[in-house]
Amino acid sequence: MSETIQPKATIVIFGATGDLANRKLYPSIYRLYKSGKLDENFAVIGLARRGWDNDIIREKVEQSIQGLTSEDEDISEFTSHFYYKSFDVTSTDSYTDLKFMVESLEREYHTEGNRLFYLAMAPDFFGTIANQLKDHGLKETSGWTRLVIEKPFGHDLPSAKKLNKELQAAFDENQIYRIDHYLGKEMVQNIEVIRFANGIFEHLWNNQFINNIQVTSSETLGVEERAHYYDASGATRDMIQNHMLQMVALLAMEPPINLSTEEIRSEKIKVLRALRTIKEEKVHKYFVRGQYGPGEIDGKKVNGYQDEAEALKDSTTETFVAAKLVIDNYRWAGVPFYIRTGKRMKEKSTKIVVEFKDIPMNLYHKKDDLRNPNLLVINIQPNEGITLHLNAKKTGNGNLTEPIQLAYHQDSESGINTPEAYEKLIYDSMLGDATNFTHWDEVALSWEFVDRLLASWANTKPDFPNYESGSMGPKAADELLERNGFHWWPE
Ligand SMILES: NC(=O)C1=CN([C@@H]2O[C@H](COP(=O)(O)OP(=O)(O)OC[C@H]3O[C@@H](n4cnc5c(N)ncnc54)[C@H](OP(=O)(O)O)[C@@H]3O)[C@@H](O)[C@H]2O)C=CC1
Ligand SMILES: O=C1O[C@H](COP(=O)(O)O)[C@@H](O)[C@H](O)[C@H]1O
Repeated sequence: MSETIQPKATIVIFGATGDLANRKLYPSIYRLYKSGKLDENFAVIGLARRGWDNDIIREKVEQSIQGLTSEDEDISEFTSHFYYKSFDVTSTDSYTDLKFMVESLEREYHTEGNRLFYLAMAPDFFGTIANQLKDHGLKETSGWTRLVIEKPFGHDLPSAKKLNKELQAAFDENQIYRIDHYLGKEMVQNIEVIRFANGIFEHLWNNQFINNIQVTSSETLGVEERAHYYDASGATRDMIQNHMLQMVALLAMEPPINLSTEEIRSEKIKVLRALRTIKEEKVHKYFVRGQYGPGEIDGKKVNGYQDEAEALKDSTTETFVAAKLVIDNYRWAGVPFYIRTGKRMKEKSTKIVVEFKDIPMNLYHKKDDLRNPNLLVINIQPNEGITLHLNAKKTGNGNLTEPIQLAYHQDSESGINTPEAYEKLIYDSMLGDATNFTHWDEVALSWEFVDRLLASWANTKPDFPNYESGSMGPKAADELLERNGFHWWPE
């Protein structure tokens, strides 16, 4: 059995009073601690403007992990590692005090000078924080220094370039960890293993044997409290530019020569470079945008997007996107990659369906048979696992066939809860493994692709709303596949 590595570090969270810290970061740090991946040699410094102190942050952390602890568990030992400093990131004075605090906790917790700066704040502050950290000597340490950056990484290619320039003026590329939390999901990480550790899939993973690949990430939630951010972003920037294109890159890339961060990234980058640019006059044939109207989800009536907040009246922001992506390379010529994502859809689910071609002459294909193409379904969430759809003989006399499924569920096999994406990514960043973080070149290529799409959409006013809450999106998203004789495989 391999020994668990227990990294030592001071974790500095900018935005410690915010939603992300509370819902994702504190529970993930706790899970790392409980699973033995963090030992005693760590300290967490929470920073934000609010007038909290050490007692308050410890109380907040305790509340945020409540669902993970047992009733009689004493978690004070865990929460005692948390410290708070009221801090305005725009004030240069604060950083001098921060340096002093970091150095003092490093001595107390023997963290060997390792520092992880986690920016869980609005991206407008990223450049300022990076520069101040550098200018105030917070990078000067005997250990390692890493900067973890939340999404969105810019609003378009020019703003992303500007942000990247600011970051790279202060940190080296190998110190910057750009989070895409989908890359921390167990089954997204499993895509490479399914492909490259199984001959039966990888030998067939090309245009000779695959008809099309479908990636769906549907949500039942609406914009919730994030109307301000979301309305300026929309589904294209919020989901397509990052999570969806990252999954496509993993599905379409060539086998890397080894599993190093550089080799995997280099293969993903080639896929993004091979994405076909669609001319403006043809955009409607390849892309569908939508916005939800009122409807019903889980038996409850819900508002349409434009009624969610006063500021959203008459909004033309898309809450749904479906696309037919074309990858112009030898392996994928002729195989469409269909992707769709949206808010207020029928169910919360992320799933990949690989549809294989039929055999040349199917002896069993009779009119009354229930026969389906072979499908490989990768369930990213919920019910993580894979299902292989095959055809088998129907029990009894005759040669009738019926579809059957071979299913594997991650949790029933491993018997443990699947680690949270953030838990894995925080751990990876502490270990210095950047494989599941996005490299600048990937970010830039993805922005280039979506910027072109958004520019052409900007020239026409959409007829919104065009799908009902609780549905699977606009009808045009179905027609996108029907034109090629395909359909979305059921939710
Ligand atoms: N929440 C989520 O589920 C997700 C969030 N993200 C990204 O994570 C980042 C944080 O999001 P989220 O937590 O939701 O945002 P919140 O608005 O909930 O939190 C923002 C944090 O920044 C702090 N802050 C704001 N201004 C300053 C300042 N001048 N100096 C110091 N602290 C400041 C706030 O604290 P205070 O007011 O006390 O200063 C607060 O702690 C964003 O980039 C977001 O896009 C990405 C994916 C999912
Ligand atoms: O990054 C984001 O992702 C979430 C969906 O993430 P999931 O892990 O729940 O599938 C999405 O709701 C949010 O709008 C977006 O910013």
